[in-house]
Amino acid sequence: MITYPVFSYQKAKKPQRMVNHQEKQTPIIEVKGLNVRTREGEILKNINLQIPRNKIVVLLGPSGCGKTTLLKSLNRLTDLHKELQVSGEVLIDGVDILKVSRDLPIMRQKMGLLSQRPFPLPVSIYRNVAYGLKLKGIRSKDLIAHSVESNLKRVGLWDEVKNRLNSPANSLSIGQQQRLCLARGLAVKPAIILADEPTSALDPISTKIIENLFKELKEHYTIILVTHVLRQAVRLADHVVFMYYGDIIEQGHPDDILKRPQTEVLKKYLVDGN
Ligand SMILES: Nc1ncnc2c1ncn2[C@@H]1O[C@H](COP(=O)(O)OP(=O)(O)OP(=O)(O)O)[C@@H](O)[C@H]1O
Repeated sequence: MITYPVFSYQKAKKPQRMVNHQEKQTPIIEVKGLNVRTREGEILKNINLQIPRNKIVVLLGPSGCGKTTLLKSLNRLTDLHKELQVSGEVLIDGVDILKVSRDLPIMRQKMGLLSQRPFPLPVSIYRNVAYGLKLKGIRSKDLIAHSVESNLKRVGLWDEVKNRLNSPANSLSIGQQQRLCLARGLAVKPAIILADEPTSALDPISTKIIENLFKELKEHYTIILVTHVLRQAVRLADHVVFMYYGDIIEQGHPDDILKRPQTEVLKKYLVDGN
């Protein structure tokens, strides 16, 4: 479980690139021979994975199999854990994030992170969404106001909060806070959303809202979702990756992975869960 504040905002100077037709065919993320280990042993073992654009890719697997570690490796949150040794390649749009230094903030800005519990900043609803824009150096009050409104609308929160934009963000319900965090991330225009069990703290109605949002958002974003809820995987996944003890055991279309599993471990997982 990731417990860091959602979405890492960093100053970035370069504008977002337009994606041309050829780029749309190439995976947005390619993981090659990724190993993550501690002194005690391996957490991820020679992970090879291609993540297509504008799809929802679901990481499934029993507790402790390395899903969160894989997610953290994609935007180098693993740097925060000095005990982790990471090797291999994680190519984001062809650039190996494990090798960049000066451009790391720019690379990270391509990825928004939505964690299990919402972590709104201890400021108003408005300032939560405006925060990343200000960090990016945007000063125009009109631009910021427009972005706050459009991103709150995008996550279906505008009507619920438009009359209380200056209220503290933590006065919102947990489900609303999670949507606020999503709006805050979207405001800085990521290409990829990394979501680590983003509905596990939510009630069924808020869960449905987030799931429906993901279905809409994939038109513009690539979403990598960790979930323990098989029915959520069935509802959302375009591609399922099943992990077990740091390995990818099976991956593919949900109809194949979830309905016609090939390995005994996946068959058992689908019956027993963890
Ligand atoms: N910083 C760390 N130091 C040592 N061990 C770690 C570290 N981070 C993760 N691990 C270990 O790596 C393994 C995989 O952890 P990870 O959180 O990636 O699993 P997960 O599949 O996301 O689990 P869950 O579904 O329970 O959240 C676990 O055994 C965990 O204890």
